[in-house]
Amino acid sequence: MRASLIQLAVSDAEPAAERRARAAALVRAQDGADLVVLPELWPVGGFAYDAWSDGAEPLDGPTAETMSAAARAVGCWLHAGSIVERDPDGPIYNTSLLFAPDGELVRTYRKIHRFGFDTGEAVVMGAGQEIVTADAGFATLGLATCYDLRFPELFRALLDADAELLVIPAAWPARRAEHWNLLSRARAVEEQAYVLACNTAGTHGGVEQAGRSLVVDPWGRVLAEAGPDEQVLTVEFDPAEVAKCRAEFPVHRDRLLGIPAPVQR
Ligand SMILES: NC(=O)CCC(=O)C(=O)O
Repeated sequence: MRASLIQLAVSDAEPAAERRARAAALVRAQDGADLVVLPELWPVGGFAYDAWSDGAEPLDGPTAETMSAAARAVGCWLHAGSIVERDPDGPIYNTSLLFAPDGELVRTYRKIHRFGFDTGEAVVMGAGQEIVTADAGFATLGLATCYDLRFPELFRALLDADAELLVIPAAWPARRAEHWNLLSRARAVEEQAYVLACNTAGTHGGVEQAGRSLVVDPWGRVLAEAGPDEQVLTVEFDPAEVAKCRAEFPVHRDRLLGIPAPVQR
């Protein structure tokens, strides 16, 4: 299968509508791709907190509309990254959108672990409560977003829900680029799954983004890695490698589902 990760540059200077049009053109250029992925909160900027309220949109808002049409035009699965979702009955959420090749919005994933400690997402956004997977035909996709990468228990839950391709849009800063690379590889090895980790480039909200999107195979090998700037990372791989890896090195069989209590000394 072929996947394209669109590592979009996100700056405060570019209006959301222009970036949306640019992102749609990039998606539409991915002819022949089975899966296209965009980064986290690219319409507004993952660190541009001041823009979130005005940039919030419903699940049938301008980003969903544009991306549905782009998925349909290419005939691919499109993980359109995430938007600031305006829920009329609740807080705002950091919500990922997954479109099927006919343009239908088939899954949404509200980010479970909110980044920022006492600021940003952690303060103003609601936390997702649901593990989300989708059978895309070529593989089962497991959805997670950026800071979620630091929480292995979420990925274990995705494994238990049969995920084979872990799709992770992000707005990950340059100053922690090594964590991004290491954790993406760790999650691939740990779950014996492909990791498709799509970051933003550029600088917004005063935070320089790392770029360095990557695709890792179930053995932990980096199949492709982007540089720091806007780039489309295209990679071909065989999803059947997940089952092969799990059969050849059946480490999950040795999981202790009830971890013994610590010994009191
Ligand atoms: N947008 C994010 O979730 C940023 C996460 C991050 O910077 C980190 O985990 O480090």
